[in-house]
Amino acid sequence: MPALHATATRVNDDDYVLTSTSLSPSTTTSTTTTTSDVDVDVRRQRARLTVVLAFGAMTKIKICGITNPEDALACIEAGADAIGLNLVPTSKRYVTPEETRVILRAVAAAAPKFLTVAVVADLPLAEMFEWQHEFGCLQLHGNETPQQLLPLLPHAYKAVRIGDAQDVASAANFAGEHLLADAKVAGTLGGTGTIFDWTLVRELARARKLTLAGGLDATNVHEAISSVKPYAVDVASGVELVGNPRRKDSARIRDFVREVKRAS
Ligand SMILES: O=C(O)c1ccccc1N[C@@H]1O[C@H](COP(=O)(O)O)[C@@H](O)[C@H]1O
Repeated sequence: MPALHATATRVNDDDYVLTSTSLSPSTTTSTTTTTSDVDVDVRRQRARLTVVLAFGAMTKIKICGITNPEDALACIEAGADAIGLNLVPTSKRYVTPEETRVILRAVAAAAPKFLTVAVVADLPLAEMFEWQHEFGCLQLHGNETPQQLLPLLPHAYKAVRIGDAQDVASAANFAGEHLLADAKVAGTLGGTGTIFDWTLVRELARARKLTLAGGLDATNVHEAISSVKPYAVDVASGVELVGNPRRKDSARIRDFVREVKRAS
């Protein structure tokens, strides 16, 4: 029987579509296979594959702090689901509006439906609306209130800093389907490469589409996913070239993606 090689592509947050199939000769010799036999086999295998994909959705991957088109394309190539660009001026990973548009254009040309996220902190509402037109989604990583998030829904979510159970309780005040949980580190907004006590957000991950962030890398993401079972994982410093927060390491990105797949 011929083997079916299929490629499945995510078309939105939850759905997959079979985008290409090809047939290769079987290792067992079968000279009597007819075209209609092949068609039937292909249809059966496609049906099975669709079922597997529908029930085996993987933890989604967002790679954050992208500062240039090359790193953006490396993320897409490695199988990430989204990238984040940091529009917080105090960040080591800050990108100017001009740099931002160069990166967004490169992504749109390579993968028009790929999700891009703007990481912002304490911007006026009008500016957040402007960025929402250019990105797929906003990540509010400052000290925004639950009320400030409301007019931006559904294409925005709050990043909450988790240090204790009280922080988890406060997170519930933010509306919307999604939340991101990052480590709470005094005097910083995020991107610190610090992990937090994952057991604190296990319940939250049952109630919301939770993106787990904070100090993740290829060495700990498997354990993090097993512990929290989040909707998505997010990494900035854990896939960078050591000592250079403005460049990603494509080997570290690939290792990270492989470990997420192994855990999912
Ligand atoms: O990356 C930054 O410099 C940053 C600055 C201000 C707010 C958020 C920031 N990064 C976000 O922090 C988390 C975790 O990053 P890391 O993996 O621990 O380095 C991630 O969501 C980044 O988007």
